[in-house]
Amino acid sequence: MNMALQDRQKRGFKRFLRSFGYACQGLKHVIQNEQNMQIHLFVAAVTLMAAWTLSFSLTSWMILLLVIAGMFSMEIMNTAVERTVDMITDDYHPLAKRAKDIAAAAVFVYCLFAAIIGLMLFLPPLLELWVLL
Ligand SMILES: Nc1ncnc2c1ncn2[C@@H]1O[C@H](COP(=O)(O)OP(=O)(O)OP(=O)(O)O)[C@@H](O)[C@H]1O
Repeated sequence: MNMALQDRQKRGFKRFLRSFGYACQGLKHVIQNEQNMQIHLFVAAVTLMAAWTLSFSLTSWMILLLVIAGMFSMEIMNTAVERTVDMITDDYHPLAKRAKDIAAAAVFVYCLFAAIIGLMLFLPPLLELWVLL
């Protein structure tokens, strides 16, 4: 029996730790290889610093963190779809294109709404600051 199948039959904390390790490997791969993920990381860092400077309320922090986490998860799942399609075919295939484009569309839709929520979160405190200056 191969290692992966043996692993699947194990239970308990050790298995949990191993799964955590695999998830970290996946995360490392996406961060190192996907330019979009690096852009998301940069935007997230800037937004978090801005939220800190503007003294966001607890509710605003929770919404912001949820949106950022969703954005990262979307990009990670998109990469998983891309890699799966690449494994199935190296050649041009209309269905491969369809699958990748639809996965990319999921990220795009999320990004669009994340930007709207971002404006709703940041505009009021920014306007308040502007009035005070
Ligand atoms: N095997 C394939 N067959 C048909 N179309 C493909 C295939 N692989 C990618 N495409 C399409 O080519 C276009 C450009 O894809 P591109 O190679 O730039 O990115 P990707 O493979 O989707 O992602 P990444 O560059 O992050 O690996 C997209 O519309 C994608 O759907």
